Amino acid sequence: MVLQAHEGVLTSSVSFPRVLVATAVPAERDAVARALTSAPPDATRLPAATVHRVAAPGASGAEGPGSGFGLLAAGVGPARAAASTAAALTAAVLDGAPYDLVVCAGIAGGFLPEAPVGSLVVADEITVADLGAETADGFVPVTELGFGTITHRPPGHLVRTAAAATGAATGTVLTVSTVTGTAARAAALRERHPRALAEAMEGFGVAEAAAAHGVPVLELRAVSNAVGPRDRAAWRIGDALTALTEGFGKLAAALESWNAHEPAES
Ligand SMILES: O=C(O)c1cccc(C(=O)CC[C@H]2O[C@@H](n3cnc4c(=O)[nH]cnc43)[C@H](O)[C@@H]2O)c1
Repeated sequence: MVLQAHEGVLTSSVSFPRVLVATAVPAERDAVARALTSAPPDATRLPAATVHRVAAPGASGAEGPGSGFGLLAAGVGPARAAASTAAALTAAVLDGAPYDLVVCAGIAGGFLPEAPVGSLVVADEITVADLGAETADGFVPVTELGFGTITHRPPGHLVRTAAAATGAATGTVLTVSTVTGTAARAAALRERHPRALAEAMEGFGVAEAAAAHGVPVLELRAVSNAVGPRDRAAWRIGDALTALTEGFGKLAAALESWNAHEPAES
């Protein structure tokens, strides 16, 4: 809440951060939109990305250009998601209304028993699980080959705020280019990443784009299936999208009190 004196009258206004929400597919984007508005969002077509704009709940319209949420169906997989997210971030900068935060949101596979179907996970680490080299001694991440990055860490205060608001578990969310389909692969991932709670396919790409722009990132996932043996009949995509809508509504409310321009502890 910001108090302003205008012609001798003290008024209050709320200033909202500008948040870009990157999902993989339109169904996830629409699940996020349902948390924010019942009106159809305004679509802005950009080169390489279409952003749907939604005012923050409770906004008066006087918050300035680009405030509230930009919703982006960024595509499936880390490369497409990075390209679309980078395009949306660049367009906002050129428009003079850069984003304050990027949230990667969507459904995910959950590692049992910590992340059951229907539960929410907020990433305190966003780690790409398959960027590296296969050697005779097993998988070696690019960082051990001497280049690149495999992990992005969202700011701790935002992770705590998001988890407290949504009731999500916090831990590592892995980004994979191949969905896990066997118990052996699930076990190998957990052995290499003991803090992993979920796997999905976009977080690391979205985080790379955010990092290139110096913008903090969060990842919120709703679990639609267990990581393990492939069993399409067991997917609960509808339940996960409902959980995503509920969780995102709570996250949006919590972000209203976040001042993006105030220094915060990590
Ligand atoms: O064909 C399959 O066996 C299969 C199993 C799980 C998910 C898929 C997808 O194509 C969905 C990819 C889409 O959804 C996210 N997602 C959801 N569950 C998982 C998962 O267990 N592992 C990785 N990604 C998952 C992902 O972020 C994509 O956007 C197919």
